[in-house]
Amino acid sequence: MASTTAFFPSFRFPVPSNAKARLASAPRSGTISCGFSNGREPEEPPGLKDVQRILEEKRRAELAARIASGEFSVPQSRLRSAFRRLGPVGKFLDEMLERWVGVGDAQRLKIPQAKGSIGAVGGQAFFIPLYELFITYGGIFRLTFGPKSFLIVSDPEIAKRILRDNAQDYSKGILAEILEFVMGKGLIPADYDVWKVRRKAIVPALHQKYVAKMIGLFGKASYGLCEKLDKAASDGEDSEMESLFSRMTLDVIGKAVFNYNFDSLTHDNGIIEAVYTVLREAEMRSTSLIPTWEIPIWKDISPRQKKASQALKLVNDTLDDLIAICKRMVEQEELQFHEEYMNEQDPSILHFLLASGDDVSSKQLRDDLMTLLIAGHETSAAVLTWTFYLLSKNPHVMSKLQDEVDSVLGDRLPTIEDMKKLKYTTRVINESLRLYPQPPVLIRRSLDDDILGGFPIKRGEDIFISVWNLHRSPKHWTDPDCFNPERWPLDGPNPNEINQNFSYLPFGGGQRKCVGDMFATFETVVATAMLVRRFNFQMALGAPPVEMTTGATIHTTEGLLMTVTRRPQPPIIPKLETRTQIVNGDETVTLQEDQQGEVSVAPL
Ligand code: HEM
Repeated sequence: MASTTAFFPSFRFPVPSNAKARLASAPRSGTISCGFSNGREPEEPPGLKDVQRILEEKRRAELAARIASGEFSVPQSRLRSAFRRLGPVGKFLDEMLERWVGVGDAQRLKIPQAKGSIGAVGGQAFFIPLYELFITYGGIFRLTFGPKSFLIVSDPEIAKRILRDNAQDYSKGILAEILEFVMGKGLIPADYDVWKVRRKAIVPALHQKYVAKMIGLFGKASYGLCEKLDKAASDGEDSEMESLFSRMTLDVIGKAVFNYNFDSLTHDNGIIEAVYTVLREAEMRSTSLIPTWEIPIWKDISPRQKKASQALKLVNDTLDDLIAICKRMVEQEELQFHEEYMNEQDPSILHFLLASGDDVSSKQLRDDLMTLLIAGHETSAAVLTWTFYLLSKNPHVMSKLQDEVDSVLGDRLPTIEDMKKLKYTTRVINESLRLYPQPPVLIRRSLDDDILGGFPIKRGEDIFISVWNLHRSPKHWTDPDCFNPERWPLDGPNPNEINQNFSYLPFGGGQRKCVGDMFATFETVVATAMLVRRFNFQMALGAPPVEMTTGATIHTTEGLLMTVTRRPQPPIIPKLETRTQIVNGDETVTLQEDQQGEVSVAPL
């Protein structure tokens, strides 16, 4: 494995420790509420904000003075200064010199530097100090600690250049090195040559008919969660929503990618534990300062390492078995392969890939499946976790959301047609993804020299594009920290990186953009709609404060403990007692039909 540098290192910076940014920087707790709250978290004392404002103003004034003093500028060469004094002729000579030696305006500037020393930040999510530094140093700055330096990018134009316009000159760098043990050459870490072939093979598998079919799967998985919550409500128990969302999305992605029913909402077994062990190991490696997993002897004696290796072996063996089973199914079936090919019994991505005759080694296929499993699991779980946190803090949004869901869905399971009608629900997800992007930073390494934001950068630079900063930049958003789904008009287009000009990157952008964006949007919309239709959600009394920590996605430090209560049922149109049990895979749901022929899920 190449580099041993942790990619989310801890660090301290020369900024006042509690100096929140001018426009209220991201708080350490996840509290994002704009005047509305269910009042279950202590407020800050009134004087504190003033102190922070004064400190912040002082810091900005000092910085302005340092910039004015030329601290961030490299002196021009004497020759070029002389040319500049010669008017138009000098300008011509200057340009000639520039072309000849390749020295542009850019190279006269030095990227602002933030120096830090490696040290613990007491559990603080690493992207929070990056926000403070962004407010101080701007859309691109160099963060140096010890021998290592990173470029931190928080500017939409620069992000656009790296992700889209000059994407071929950037690789996944440290991310690929750290994830290699689990994803191998899967789509996320893959270098350009492998990526190009695999992306072409995988993207067609997520065709419209497949995604429409998945809506049923999302509905059933969400229904499973409703059953769990209903039981907790009956028993008067609070529910830890983060782990429940994680289990629900694991069940979804297992079926969707390789037709495996983890059934983790109702069971705990070896394979589920193994998946979580592997995920945690990947996250630990991505946040660890010392890469103990690379030390030869330690690797063999450390109990954690041994456990991780065994877990990975179990997951890999299971994937190999699933690939073998699926191969046999494909050999026996008579379906002709075509663009929107889908096996109704097994609509999984694996089945599509094998039926397509994709000529790929089993190892590559396993890497792809593992990548899809990881990419599509924790991301969706994190989106749901933070959405429900935000909803609990913003009851006015919750009640508007519930009104929409009541009127569009009633008691039905959502269908693909409902996705267009659940407009406000979609805006809630869009806005949740703005405030809590998953992942909060995108990682790249330059493969060639380039100019970013007017600054020259060298080949081999490690770069963090802070989506967190982009999504909360006071330059681009009104009340950036405010949870306000109304900022996206219902009759407007779905916000994405193109129509927001790279200020909004919930699914990345350019050629490495997420392949599961539609899948994930529908999954989170369906789950949100089905849950708020049936329940109200409040932070539990005595719940631990909701603070952020990070691995690949933003987690809470101590879970999201909520009191979930049943909503009173709206008036029910008399039902014809036609009850049908439908079985899909291992899941059974009872449906009923009313006099208008509308099919709905039978009450829990
Ligand atoms: C709400 C949930 C999701 C979010 C927020 C999300 C976000 C992202 C982002 C930001 C990227 C770009 C990473 C980069 O440029 O470095 C990405 C890539 C990717 N995502 Fe997602 N994702 C989600 C769900 C899914 C799902 C459900 C799948 C699969 C079914 C998936 C599969 C992938 C893959 C394979 C890539 C790599 C694409 C490439 O490099 O060509 N994601 N995702």
